[in-house]
Amino acid sequence: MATHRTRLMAGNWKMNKVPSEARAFTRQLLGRLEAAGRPEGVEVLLCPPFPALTAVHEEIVASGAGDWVQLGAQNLYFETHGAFTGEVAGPMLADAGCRYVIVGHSERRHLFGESDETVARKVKAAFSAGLVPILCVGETIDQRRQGQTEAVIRRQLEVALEGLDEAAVAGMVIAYEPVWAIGTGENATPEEAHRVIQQVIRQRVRELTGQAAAERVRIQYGGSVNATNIADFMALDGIDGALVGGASLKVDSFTAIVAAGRRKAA
Ligand SMILES: O=C[C@H](O)COP(=O)(O)O
Repeated sequence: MATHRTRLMAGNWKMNKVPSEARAFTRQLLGRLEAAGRPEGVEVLLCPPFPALTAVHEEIVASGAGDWVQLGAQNLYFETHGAFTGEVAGPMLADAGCRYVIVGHSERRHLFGESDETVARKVKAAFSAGLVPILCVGETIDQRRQGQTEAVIRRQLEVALEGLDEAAVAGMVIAYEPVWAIGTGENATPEEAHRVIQQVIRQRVRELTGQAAAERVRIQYGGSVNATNIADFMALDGIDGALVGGASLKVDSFTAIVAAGRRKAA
């Protein structure tokens, strides 16, 4: 039986596009998406860098696609305000128009030293601000070679989901992003991504939070997704969208990726 989870096709722009570029890009992208029409069962998410959030939000609001194209941020701090120079709080993001926030991306974990515990605090901060966290999990190449993929992901989930109730977990998004597949051009095979998503991540959510949350939580794949390989991932019912880096920076490739997210009728 086909699932009814809305697929989330998300573009993580990382540290790319100044605000003026972001505005022009969003206008062009939204024009293309609107012309093509909303694919069945798909929601789109744009995650620009902080300085471009307002410009992208204004373009989304001005377009006719504001009901299915959302704004997200790439990170947040877990405190709400105060003397934390350089940090950005959840309520600031919500006020800027964000609905989602990426938490625990591997670049945050590995380049900026975010621990599982920090990620867990950020997940809770996102919920407190009314944002939907997109929790990123995934193994490094060394962990994969040592057969630790499952243990690493189980631990990341255990820490990040601790203390969250069923409704919270059901409403969040998890992104499976094998670190070795990010920005490398070497994607996980769709079958392997599907296996980890269904048998490791969804199973761990089931153990930690229960069957209802496991059925409802949306789990994306991320890592060298492009306009060519996206169809193979989306052919697998358990993969609820994609978290896309490089290929989300071009109108043509991201438009094709969004279209590929369409849920086929049961
Ligand atoms: O957040 C996105 C992921 O890190 C994937 O990036 P990529 O599509 O450039 O491999």
